[in-house]
Amino acid sequence: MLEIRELRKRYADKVALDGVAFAVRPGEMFGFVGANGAGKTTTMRIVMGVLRPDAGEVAWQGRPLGAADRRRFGYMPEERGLYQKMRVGEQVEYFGRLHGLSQPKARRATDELLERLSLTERRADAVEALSLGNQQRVQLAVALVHDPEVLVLDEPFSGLDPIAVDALAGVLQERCRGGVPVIFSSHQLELVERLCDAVGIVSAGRMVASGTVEELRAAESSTLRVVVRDAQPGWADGLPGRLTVNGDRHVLLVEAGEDQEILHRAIKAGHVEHFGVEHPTLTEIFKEAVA
Ligand SMILES: Nc1ncnc2c1ncn2[C@@H]1O[C@H](COP(=O)(O)OP(=O)(O)OP(=O)(O)O)[C@@H](O)[C@H]1O
Repeated sequence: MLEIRELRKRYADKVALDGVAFAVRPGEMFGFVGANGAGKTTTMRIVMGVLRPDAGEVAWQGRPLGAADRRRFGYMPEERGLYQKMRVGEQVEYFGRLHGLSQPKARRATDELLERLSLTERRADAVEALSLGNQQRVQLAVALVHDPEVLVLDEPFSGLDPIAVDALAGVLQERCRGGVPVIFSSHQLELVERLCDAVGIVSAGRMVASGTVEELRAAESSTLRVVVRDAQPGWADGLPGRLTVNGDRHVLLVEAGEDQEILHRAIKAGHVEHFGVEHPTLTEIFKEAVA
């Protein structure tokens, strides 16, 4: 398990982290979300040893994380870090060698990853000749080439087209299923909701929520949405919630709870087109948490 324990960090008099803490289990995909400047990159840099915290620590398998552990981690930094003039294949292999792979192993892992990320045909091209999305795929290959024990990815999906998002998501899910804890930051909350087992929301350097999407939802109230066509006027008088009339459709939104009474009234009033509980999306949970 990767544990981020009460991290604190200041840049001069600016408090960037004020007690950030969460844990990522083996085989768990953890989405790290927060507004611009909330502290995600700072946290990930501390995990990877690029920055030192003022207080707190990061532990892996119950022990404080050291340089040797970090060499077995895969990292996609926010500032990216590819050699622009180097060819794609050579570059991925080179990073594999840096992480201690033998030449044949680095070659094999590079071949597999380039194939998986649809980059085989670009193998001999210099990185600078690739589109940004393809450069990002190379960056992911570099993060994965040594078969890392843990993956730490700073906004790996930003700027990718939907096909590339799916390709990258598939590779990450595979690693995750193999027992690797994966942590990634993103502003694409629908994607985080779709992919992640757990989510942490950071706001101004503090964790304001963390847990599975289901747990975060359970802390919020759900909304019952009732749509009645050709309803008699006044049918919802005295009921809680908010009624809007849209042509011949009456739409009642109410905090879920007294559902049966409302259902009876709706059936008596007209033709019930829709009656269902709507759970808050991660975007709604996020807005509420950072408000
Ligand atoms: N090198 C630095 N010097 C001074 N302040 C910094 C530095 N790096 C980050 N900060 C500040 O620390 C806070 C946290 O920044 P950080 O980059 O960790 O946020 P983030 O959540 O990754 O943001 P984004 O979503 O915009 O990438 C911000 O207020 C930022 O301005």
